[in-house]
This record gives sequence, structure tokens and C-alpha cells, in this order.
Amino acid sequence: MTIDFYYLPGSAPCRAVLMAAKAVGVELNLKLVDLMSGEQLKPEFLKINPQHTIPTLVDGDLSLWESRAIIAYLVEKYGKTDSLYPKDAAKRALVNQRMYFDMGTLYDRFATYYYPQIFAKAPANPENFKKMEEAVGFLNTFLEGQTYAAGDSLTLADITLVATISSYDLAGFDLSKYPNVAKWYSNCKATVPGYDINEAGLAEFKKFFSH
Ligand SMILES: N[C@@H](CCC(=O)N[C@@H](CS)C(=O)NCC(=O)O)C(=O)O
Repeated sequence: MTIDFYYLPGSAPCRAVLMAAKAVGVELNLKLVDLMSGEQLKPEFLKINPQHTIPTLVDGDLSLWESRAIIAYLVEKYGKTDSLYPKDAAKRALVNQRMYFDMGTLYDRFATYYYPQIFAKAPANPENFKKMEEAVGFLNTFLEGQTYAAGDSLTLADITLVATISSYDLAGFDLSKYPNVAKWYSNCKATVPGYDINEAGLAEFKKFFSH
């Protein structure tokens, strides 16, 4: 059965899903949604996702959005093993914590600082920059003595976090001040399946930073 995936290559949460699908080995039927022309607000798309966000996945009767919910579903439904999203309660709890941190803190603070500048030509707010620095500092602490973001092997936490951290990097945020993050990021670039897809998406995302 075809799994439809509504996305844009540059979007960080879409990049996370594309990498996770690659890691799971599941094929997605890619459907571009042009946010710039407001395609997500068309009635056809609102029927699929009334919240009008991408990424959105349609698998049979299931219509699902929120990238971290999507990647958890892909592993649960199609993963040959549970290594990316362990069934063990404590291990899974740690993956979930990192994914919630990514959504509610790390990515949120990136968006709060950069998006008004990119999309509304607003001046930079130094207070919001400090919040971003604090968030990357938290990640640096979580990664102390760790090769991976949660546990001893690659999980969905690494995939979603690297989609975000690569956006920080692209925006010119200096990651070298956070040695654990820098080391982990470099390891992710070499080990996350489909990282080349993330790179290609970043090239699209870059256009917003060059205007
Ligand atoms: N927390 C969501 C964020 C989704 C999101 O905000 N997507 C943006 C693009 S990166 C979007 O679709 N914006 C269009 C809109 O909200 O109308 C996720 O991780 O999937």
C-alpha cells in the first residue's frame, strides 16, 4: 500500500521524517506542498490535516501529523527491530524526553529567534538569542560522555535532534562553543541513514537565510 507524505524538503520536521523513513527502510510517496503559495490552506489539504502543517503522512485510513509522532509510528509499524525506538520503558522514556525537548525547547527557540527575522523582517531579539544558547547548552549537557542522544545506539532522538541542530548550523549559530554537541553532530552526519537527504533539504532551507 502507498504511504503518502506531504512535505517540503527544506522544512526541519519534514527532513526528520525523511531520514527516519530511510532508517526504517520504508518508501514514501512524496507529495510537495508549497507553503509559499498557501497550498496547505486549500480545502483538499485541510481535509487531510485541519491544522494545515507539514509533515503529514497518510497511510491507509490513518492521517498523521507532528513529525515525532510520525517517526514513532513508522518504527512501530514498519521497523524490523525496535532499536530506533526501544520497547523497553526506560529506554523509550529517554528517547521521548529528547524528542519532546527537541520540539518544545530546541526547535521552538530556533523558530522564535529566527522566523520573525526571516518571515517578518523583524529585528533580532538578543533575549531570544540567549534562550537559544541556553537550549543548545542543555543538549551539550545531555550529551556529556555520550555518543548518541539517548542510550547507547542511534535512535529517533538523534534523527529529530540532528534535523534541528543542522538548521542552527545553517543559520550560522556557532556550535563550536558546545563541544559535545559538535562531536555528536559530526558523528550523526556520518552515521544517520539518509543524512544526504537532510543536506539536500538544508540547501533549500538556505534560500530563506540569503534574502
Ligand atoms: N511540531 C510540528 C511543526 C510543523 C510545522 O510547523 N510545520 C510548518 C513548516 S516547517 C508548517 O507546516 N507551516 C505551515 C502552516 O502552519 O500553515 C512538527 O514537528 O511536525
